[in-house]
Amino acid sequence: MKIGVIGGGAWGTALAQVAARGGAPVLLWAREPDVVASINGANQNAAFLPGVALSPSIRATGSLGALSGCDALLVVAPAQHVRAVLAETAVGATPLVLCAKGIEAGTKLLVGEVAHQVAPRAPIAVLSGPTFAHEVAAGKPTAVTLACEDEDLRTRLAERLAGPAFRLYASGDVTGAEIGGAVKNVLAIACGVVEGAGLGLNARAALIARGFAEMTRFGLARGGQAETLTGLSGLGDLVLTCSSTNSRNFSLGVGLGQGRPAAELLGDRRTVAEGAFTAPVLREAAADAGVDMPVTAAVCALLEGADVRDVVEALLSRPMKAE
Ligand SMILES: NC(=O)c1ccc[n+]([C@@H]2O[C@H](COP(=O)([O-])OP(=O)(O)OC[C@H]3O[C@@H](n4cnc5c(N)ncnc54)[C@H](O)[C@@H]3O)[C@@H](O)[C@H]2O)c1
Ligand SMILES: O=P(O)(O)OC[C@H](O)CO
Repeated sequence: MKIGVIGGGAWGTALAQVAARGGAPVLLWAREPDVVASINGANQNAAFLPGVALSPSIRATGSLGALSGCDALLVVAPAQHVRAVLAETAVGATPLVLCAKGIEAGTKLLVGEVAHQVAPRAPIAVLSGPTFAHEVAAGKPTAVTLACEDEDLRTRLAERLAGPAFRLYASGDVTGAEIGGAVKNVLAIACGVVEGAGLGLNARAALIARGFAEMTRFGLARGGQAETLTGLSGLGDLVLTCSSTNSRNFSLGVGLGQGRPAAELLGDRRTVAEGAFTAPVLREAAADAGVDMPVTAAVCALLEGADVRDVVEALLSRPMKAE
């Protein structure tokens, strides 16, 4: 199974390295010419995954058309750009493994729903879980959810992608796997705010637990399964991303908690903090589904410029309720 990767950011590059184990050929599409040149010329991605010696069997291209000979495509462009890149790719019936974590602004669609609109004949799988790209690229032990309704395809993908330090757990719940990854990014911003504002570890633990309650309410309302939400792609990723400044979303929250404006924190960054884009559309999608998501609403308010103290006070002064 020849693997193509759409997206030459940190995660696309780390996944290309996973797929290139044993010298298997991998073709990676990157948007930036300097990334293509760096991978093909020096076997590294100096812009997005510096310091990692990439397998020489990874070749990069700036042409989405060049991916047409691949047997499966890992889709690792940021969620807001998946529609555009897939529209330019001759996907046909090639299986798509979705690795981006987010909800599309405007349509309120999960990435898998977007992919289905653009490439209706392509079978869909989702690969998601607690995965800092640099750790995966370094071969550190990592476990993820691989969700796909087609059991045969799931098995073939798992056999192709799994490795001694990259463990895949099978699921048939594509929606649940997607929702965990999308929602945890928003909650990670909230946990970063707690850190940046010096609110303490009790508050962070409370946010993780109450945030997980939000994720579960929303996930169940959208048709996800509880066991997926408590698994690697939900709770597992939430715990990782809510506890480390290695997370871009958590780091964004730290800045917000320190009182820095969102525009300044998001301006001219080359890397993506998906939660900033997912938060407002998640708030809308939650309202549509009649789901209460106060932590998400608080993150939205902070991104829109509200004062940290006001937002925290509003969260804490909500009426008491049953857990
Ligand atoms: N980095 C990680 O550790 C990690 C782990 C798991 C999942 N993810 C997810 O993978 C996805 C990609 O993140 P990343 O960390 O690889 O990216 P990154 O932050 O390293 O790099 C940004 C990426 O965005 C791309 N990009 C910017 N504008 C674009 C446009 N208009 N069209 C297409 N692409 C554009 C860039 O080419 C680059 O590949 C995100 O959804 C992220 O949540 C990341
Ligand atoms: O750096 P973040 O916050 O985008 O998190 C990266 C991964 O999603 C962690 O699983």
